[in-house]
Amino acid sequence: MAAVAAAAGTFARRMARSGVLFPRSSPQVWPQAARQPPGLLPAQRRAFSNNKILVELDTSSGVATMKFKSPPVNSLSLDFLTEFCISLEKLENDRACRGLIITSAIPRVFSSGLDITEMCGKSTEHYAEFWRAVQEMWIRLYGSNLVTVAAINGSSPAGGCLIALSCDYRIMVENPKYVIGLNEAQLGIVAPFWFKDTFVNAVGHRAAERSLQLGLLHSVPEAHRMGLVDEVVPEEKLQEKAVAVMAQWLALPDHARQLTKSMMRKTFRTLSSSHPKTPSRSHFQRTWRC
Ligand SMILES: CCC/C=C/C(=O)SCCNC(=O)CCNC(=O)[C@H](O)C(C)(C)COP(=O)([O-])OP(=O)([O-])OC[C@H]1O[C@@H](n2cnc3c(N)ncnc32)[C@H](O)[C@@H]1OP(=O)([O-])[O-]
Repeated sequence: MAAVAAAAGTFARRMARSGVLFPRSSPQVWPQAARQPPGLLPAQRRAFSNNKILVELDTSSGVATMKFKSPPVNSLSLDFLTEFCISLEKLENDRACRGLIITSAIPRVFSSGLDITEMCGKSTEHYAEFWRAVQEMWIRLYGSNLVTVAAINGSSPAGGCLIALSCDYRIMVENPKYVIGLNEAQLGIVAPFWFKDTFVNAVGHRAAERSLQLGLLHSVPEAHRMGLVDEVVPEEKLQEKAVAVMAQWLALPDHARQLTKSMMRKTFRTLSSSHPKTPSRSHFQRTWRC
């Protein structure tokens, strides 16, 4: 847990540096319109936007939508990861929010995974900070109390796939050009064990072993067949489907669903207590030949 506290300290410093604005006019806790009798109030929307992520909360349904908007390919840079964690924490602390839909505002790409430029030609301290940010993103999302739905509207390799896998439900747009998977082995690197465990939890051991060893990026129908994504829809139906799935999950009492989720996601606790070592500078240099 000391490692988690250290990560929290680093996170606070990154937040301070990130320049993300918390509008003074916004209360810390948004109004609890979700508890109003349905139909009495018009739908209320609150939005906040950083440089790389846009968040909109519909306070009448309790559902937030997070859109990645970091061109060209929504790569997971340190700034992106920091904004992601800030946005998620803000929603977690908001009693009006019960569910989160994650999607992309960039055409054809959900997320290209970890930003390769963050792992090249930087200091050891930078690598450590970046790696902590990657772990923190996963710990927060995988362990989130919110219902999380990934609306995958583009390719989603490596770290992008991890984001989708960390959600409770994955819906992907049917498009022959889109791929998803943990392709680390193709890049000459090893997916960390918590990437692997999250993958195994979704698709089972045999499918994960083959896919990980070969570093496969799966087509959408293949990803659906193996259980990597739960549903496939045409692009124009994605939003509607995500909202419908969310409504189904939110129909349950929060406490029972949350406790069940936390019981199922034991790996989360394992990583929180063991906090695997940051890959060394030479590891990154060997991997990316920089
Ligand atoms: C350590 C262990 C765990 C590791 C986990 C990881 O996630 S490792 C990460 C594993 N990730 C992968 O293996 C994903 C590799 N990427 C892809 O497969 C494709 O880019 C795509 C399918 C995401 C989008 O295809 P598309 O045809 O729409 O786009 P495009 O291909 O033309 O690229 C446009 C621009 O984006 C740039 N750029 C791309 N990715 C990254 C990145 N991760 N970072 C930074 N930049 C990236 C690309 O260089 C190009 O820049 P340029 O030349 O314009 O200055």
